[in-house]
Amino acid sequence: MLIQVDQLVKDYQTNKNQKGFFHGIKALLMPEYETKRAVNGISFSISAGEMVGFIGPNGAGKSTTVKMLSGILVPSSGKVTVKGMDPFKDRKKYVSQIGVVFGQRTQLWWDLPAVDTFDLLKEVYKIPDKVYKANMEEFRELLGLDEFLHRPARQLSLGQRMRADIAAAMLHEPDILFFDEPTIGLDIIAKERIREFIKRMNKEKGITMLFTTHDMQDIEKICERIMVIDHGKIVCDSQVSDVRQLYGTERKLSVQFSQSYDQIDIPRVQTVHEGGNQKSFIFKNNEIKVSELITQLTNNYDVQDLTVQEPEIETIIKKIYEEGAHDYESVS
Ligand SMILES: Nc1ncnc2c1ncn2[C@@H]1O[C@H](COP(=O)(O)OP(=O)(O)OP(=O)(O)O)[C@@H](O)[C@H]1O
Repeated sequence: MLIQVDQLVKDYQTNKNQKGFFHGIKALLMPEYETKRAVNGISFSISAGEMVGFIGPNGAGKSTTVKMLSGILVPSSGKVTVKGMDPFKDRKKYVSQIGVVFGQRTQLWWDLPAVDTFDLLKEVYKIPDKVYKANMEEFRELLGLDEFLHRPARQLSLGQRMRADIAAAMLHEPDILFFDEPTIGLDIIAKERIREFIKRMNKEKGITMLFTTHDMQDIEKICERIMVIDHGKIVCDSQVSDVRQLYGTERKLSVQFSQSYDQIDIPRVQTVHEGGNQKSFIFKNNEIKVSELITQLTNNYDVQDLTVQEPEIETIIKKIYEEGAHDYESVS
C-alpha cells in the first residue's frame, strides 16, 4: 500500500469562549481549554495510482486529515505511513515525494512573476536542468501558462493562479498529490481544463491523487473512489461506480407509448402520468430490476421509446451525509 492510515485522531485545543467582561478577565488569568476532536479514529489505505475523492460537509475533518497526510500537522494519535515514511517525522525526505495544492491558498510568491517561483522551486527541490526544462515545457503547453508566466502572482485571475499552483506542485515530479478544493471558485471552462489535466497526469504518469472537494462534478469526472468523512469519521468508502448501487436505490424509467393507456399498475412501482402517451415509473432497484420492469412493459404494451434515469450524484451524497450524521448522533 502506498498510503496507510490507522486509527488516526486529531484533537485541537481551543480556548473556552465565554462572553462578558468578567469572563474576559478570567480567561486571561485562568485560561480554560476545551478539546475539539476534528478527526476521530479514521483508517484507510490507498494504492499507487488511485484517484480518491475525499468529501464531507463543512467542518467534517477533511483539511485536517490532508494536513496530517502531507506532514503539516502532527496527529494526536494513530499512524500515517506514506511510502514507508512518517509524513511529520520524515518531513525533509517526504516533501520531495509529494505535491500539495490548496485551492484557497497559494504557494506562489505574491509579488514575483510566476516564472520566478518556478525557478526558486527548482533550487529548493534541486530539480536537474533537463527535468525542469522538460516539465516546464509540458506544463506551459497543457496548462496554458505562457499567457501569464511573467506577471506577478497577485495580478493573476483565480483560474490562472490555480494552473500555476498545480504546475508548482508538480515540477519536482511527486508520486503523490494532495488537492484541497482544486476547483473552488473557478468557472466551468477553467474547472474542465484542470480536471482534464489532472486526469491526464494520473493516466500518463501514474500519480496517486487525493482530493477534497465540494464539487460533485469533480468526483464524477475525476475520481474512481470516494471516501466520505463526517464528524471526523469515515461514513462511506466505495468505488464511485458502486456508490449509486449502494445508496441510490430509487430510479425512474420514462416511457413513450405509441398509444394512450389509462392505467398501468405494476406491483412495487409508482406510476406517474406525464401527459400525452408518456408515463414515468419510479421504482427501487432492490425491489424490482429495471430489466424485469422493461420486459413487463414491452410484453404488455406498445412501447415506442424508453430511458432510465439514474439518481444524481448530488442526491446520493446528500443521502450519505444525512445518514452519516444520523449514525454519528446515535453513537455520541
Ligand atoms: N486550528 C484549529 N483549531 C481549532 N479547531 C479547528 C482548527 N482547525 C479546524 N478546526 C475544527 O476542526 C473541525 C474540522 O475542521 P476541518 O478544517 O478539517 O474541516 P473540513 O472538512 O476541511 O471543512 P470545510 O469543508 O469547511 O473546509 C471543525 O470543527 C473545525 O472548526
